[in-house]
Amino acid sequence: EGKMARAYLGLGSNMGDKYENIHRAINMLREHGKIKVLKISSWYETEPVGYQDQDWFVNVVLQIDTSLEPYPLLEYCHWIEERLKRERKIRWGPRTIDVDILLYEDYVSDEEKLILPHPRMTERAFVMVPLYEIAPDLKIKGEPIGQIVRRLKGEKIRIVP
Ligand SMILES: Nc1nc2nc(S)n(CCO)c2c(=O)[nH]1
Repeated sequence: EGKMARAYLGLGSNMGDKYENIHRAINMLREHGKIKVLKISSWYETEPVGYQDQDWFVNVVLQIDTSLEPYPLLEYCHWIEERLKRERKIRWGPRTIDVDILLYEDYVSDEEKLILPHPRMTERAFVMVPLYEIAPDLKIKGEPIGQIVRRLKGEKIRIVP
C-alpha cells in the first residue's frame, strides 16, 4: 500500500439533478480502492461565479487520503465527470459535475494540466467556506484559511438545511 497523501476535492453541479450528480460522484470516489473519503462538507447552494446567467450550483468539498499520485487522481476525477455525462459546451457554462483537485498535500505546481493549489480557489466562497468547515486549521501557501474566508464575506452562498 503506497504512502497515503491528504488531498481536498471540490465538487459542483448546476445541471440536471444536482444533488444526485454530487451523490453519485461521491460514491465513485468512495468506490476507488486507493481513495479514502475522510470528511464531506455540508451541501451548499451557491451563486454562479464566472458565467452569470446559469443556474445556481450545489457545491461540496471532500477531505480524502489517497495513494494515487496527483495525475492519476486527476484522471479519475475526469473519468467521473465523463461518466456523469458532462456536457462541456461553454467553457464556463453549465456542467453536470465538476470534480476539482483543490489541494494535494502541500504541492505547488503550475503545469497547465494540473495547477496546485487550484488557481482560483482562494477567491471562491463556494470553495473556501466548505473547506473551512471541514479543515479549519488548514494553511494555503502559508495563510491561515480563516483569514482567507473572512476576506470573502458577501459572496452569496447558503447551506442547504
Ligand atoms: N458557485 C459556483 N460557481 C461556479 N463557476 C464555475 S466555472 N464553477 C465550476 C467549478 O469550477 C462553479 C461552481 O462550482 N460553483
